[in-house]
Amino acid sequence: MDLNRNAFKHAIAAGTRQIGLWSSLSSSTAAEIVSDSGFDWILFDMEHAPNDIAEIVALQQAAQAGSATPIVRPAWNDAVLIKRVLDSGAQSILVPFVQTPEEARQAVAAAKYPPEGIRGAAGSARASRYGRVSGYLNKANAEICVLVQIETGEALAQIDEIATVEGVDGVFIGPNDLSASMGHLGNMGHPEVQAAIEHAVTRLKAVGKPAGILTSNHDEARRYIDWGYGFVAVGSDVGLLTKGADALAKTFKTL
Ligand SMILES: O=C(O)C(=O)C[C@H](O)[C@@H](O)CO
Repeated sequence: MDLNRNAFKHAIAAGTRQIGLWSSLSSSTAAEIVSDSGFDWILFDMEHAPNDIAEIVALQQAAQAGSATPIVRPAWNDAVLIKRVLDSGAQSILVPFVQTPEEARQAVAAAKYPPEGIRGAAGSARASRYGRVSGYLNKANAEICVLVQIETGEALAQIDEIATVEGVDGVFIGPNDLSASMGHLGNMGHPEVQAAIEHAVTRLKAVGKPAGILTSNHDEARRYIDWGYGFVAVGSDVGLLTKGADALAKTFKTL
């Protein structure tokens, strides 16, 4: 059996825009539904959603037939968590709260087998189709995609150094936490935050590293794409459900 090609990794490296959906519902059925919507990627979140490894396995199984490449965000930049996420079959990870080049190096090391990293070798995890992918241990590193998340002003000040760490495939800006760290909690549209988000992508373009971001505001999403963000989550499964359900209830409750 062959190793899966990581379509997302190769697409961002080639500069092909990737439109994604953020998934926090922790529902395999919802994941199955939205993974067929035509998105390029779907982010399964372990940081702010009630997902542990068993849920992450089920979510990826549900999304397997769809068009969207799963990306998993472990709850923290932790080698054990990252190993478990990769063993679950994820080939792309978004590592939160990377503050320094050293932390970026730790994230990359956790995601790669030796000699490039320190990932522990499992003989028959889901990642290797339970041992059926021939030569998995020697091939896996090439298809792993490490995205690091910058979400504070301190990290932004070192964005060039973080982005150019060997093995970092892309940098994702976390607008919520970035705005909080800049003294504008919950106000991602604040001009200072927007300027920081624009500055970030300018720097990432300068060093040749793909940039990602998340927003459910369509105007913001278009602006971020215009600025050069290459992988953009344009909404979330929670947002789609709450907005749709609220609008439907309102339509009939006001009759
Ligand atoms: O800082 C951010 O923005 C993020 O990290 C995304 C958030 O965690 C959140 O919007 C996900 O529901």
